[in-house]
Amino acid sequence: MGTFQIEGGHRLSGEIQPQGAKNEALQILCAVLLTEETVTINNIPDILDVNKLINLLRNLGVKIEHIGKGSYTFKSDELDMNYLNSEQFKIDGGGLRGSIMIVGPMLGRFGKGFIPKPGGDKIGRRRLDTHFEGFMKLGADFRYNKEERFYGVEAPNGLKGDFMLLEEASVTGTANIVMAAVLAEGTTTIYNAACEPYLQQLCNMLNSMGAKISGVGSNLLSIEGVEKLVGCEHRILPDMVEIGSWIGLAAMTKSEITIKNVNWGMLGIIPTTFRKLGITVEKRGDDIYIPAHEDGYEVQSFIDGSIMNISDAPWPGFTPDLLSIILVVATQARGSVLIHQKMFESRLFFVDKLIDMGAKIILCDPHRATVIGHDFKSQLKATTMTSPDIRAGISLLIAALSAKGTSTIHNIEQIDRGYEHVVKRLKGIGAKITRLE
Ligand SMILES: CC(=O)N[C@H]1[C@@H](OP(=O)(O)OP(=O)(O)OC[C@H]2O[C@@H](n3ccc(=O)[nH]c3=O)[C@H](O)[C@@H]2O)O[C@H](CO)[C@@H](O)[C@@H]1O
Ligand SMILES: C=C(OP(=O)(O)O)C(=O)O
Repeated sequence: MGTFQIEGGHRLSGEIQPQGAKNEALQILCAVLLTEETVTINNIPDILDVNKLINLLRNLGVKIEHIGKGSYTFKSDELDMNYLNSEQFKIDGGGLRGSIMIVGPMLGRFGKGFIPKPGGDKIGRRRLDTHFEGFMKLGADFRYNKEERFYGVEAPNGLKGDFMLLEEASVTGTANIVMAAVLAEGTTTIYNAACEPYLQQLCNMLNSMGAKISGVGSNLLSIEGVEKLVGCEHRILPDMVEIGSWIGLAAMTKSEITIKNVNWGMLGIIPTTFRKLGITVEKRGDDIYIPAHEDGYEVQSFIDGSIMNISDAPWPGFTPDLLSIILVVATQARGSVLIHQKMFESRLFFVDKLIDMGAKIILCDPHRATVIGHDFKSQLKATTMTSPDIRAGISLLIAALSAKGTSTIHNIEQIDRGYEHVVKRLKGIGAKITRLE
C-alpha cells in the first residue's frame, strides 16, 4: 500500500496541463478489438487503470507498440481466445471497472464475450444489468456463473439490431452496447443512451473506422450495422474530472493556477457548478484561469434565497465523479451547501476524515451531506487517512494540501488509478508532497 506525505498550508502557483481522460481512454482502448487493422491512439494517460487495460489487451494477443508519449498503436489481428478461459484473465479483468467494455467488441466481432466481475471503486452497488440486457436485446444468450462471478454472452449466429430503451443511462453500458451493435445485422436504436463526451468521442472514433452511428451527443443513438471496421487514428480529450479537481485544488489553497488547453466546449456544466460555490473560473482562450481567492469564495443561493444544493445527474448534468471534490472545496466556502450524491450510495462516507480534520459536515444519510463552510476562519488540521476511492482520494489530497501541518494518505493506488504522475505535476506548481513506498 503506497503512501503520500503532504506538508499543507502552502500556496501553489503556475500552469498545469491536464492528462488525457481516463474514462474515455478505457472505452477507446476496448474499441481497438473491433478491427484487425492498426489503430493509433494519442494522449493516452499514463495511469494505473489504463496501464492495466493495455496489459489485458496485450495478454489477449493485441500487438501493441508505444510510439511516443501517450501514443500507441494497436493491432488486433491474431487474438488468443484461450486467454479468456485462463486464470490470468480472471486477475486482469477483475482489476478495473473498464475491462467490462471488452465484452461488447468481442461479442460483435467474434460472437462471444466473457468477463469476470470487474473491479473499480467500491462506491456502492454497481450493476451490470444495462450491459447484458442490451446484449440480449441484440440476440445474445447470457449466462452468469455465480460461484466464479463470471459473466458470458454468446451469439453463434451473429447479432441483430433492435430498438432498446435503457433502464438507466449507463456510461460503460452504452459504450459496450454501441461497440457490439456496430457489427450487428440491421439497425440498432438506443434510447436513454448515456451521452458524456467519452461516448461522443467513442462514436466519432467508430464512425471514422467505418461505423454508421447517428445521434451522437444525444440520448437517442441509431446504429446501422456494417460488415467490418477499418483502422483509424484517435486523440483522447483532456480529462474533465482531472480539470475539475485542479479547479478545486486552486480555490481551496487560495492559489493562482492556469489549467492549460482544457477543451472548453466539452466541459459542460462543470465551470458553472464551481461558480455556484463562488469560485472564479475564467476562460482565457482554451485555458482556465483561477485567481488566488484572497477573500475566499461565497456560496451562491437560489433565486428564492433557499440553500444551495449541488447534485449529480447523467450528462449533461453534473458528473458524480466531481461531487467529492465539490464537497471538500465547500468546507472552506462562505455559506452552506447541501451535497446530494444521487447515483452512488457509498461515496460520501469519506467525510468522516474531513470531520476529523475539523470540517463542519453533517452526513444526513448515505446520499446527502450538508457542509457549513469555514470561510478560511479555521484551517483544516493535518491527519493520517486512507483513501477509500479515487475521487475521495484526490479530495483528501486537496484537503491535506490546504491543511495546517503534515498529513499522511495511505492506499494512494486509488489516486494513481486516475491521476498521472501526480507528485511530479503537483511539485511543479509548488506542492510539498512526497511518495513513501
Ligand atoms: C470506467 C467509467 O467510465 N466509470 C464511470 C462510469 O461508471 P459506470 O458506467 O460503471 O456507471 P453507470 O453509468 O453504469 O452508473 C453509475 C451509477 O449510477 C446509477 N445511475 C446511472 C444512470 C442513471 O441514469 N441513474 C443512476 O442512478 C447506476 O445505478 C450506478 O449505480 O460512469 C459513472 C457515472 O457517471 C462514473 O462515476 C464512473 O467514473
Ligand atoms: C468511479 C470512477 O471510476 P471507476 O468507474 O473506474 O471505478 C471514477 O473515475 O470516478
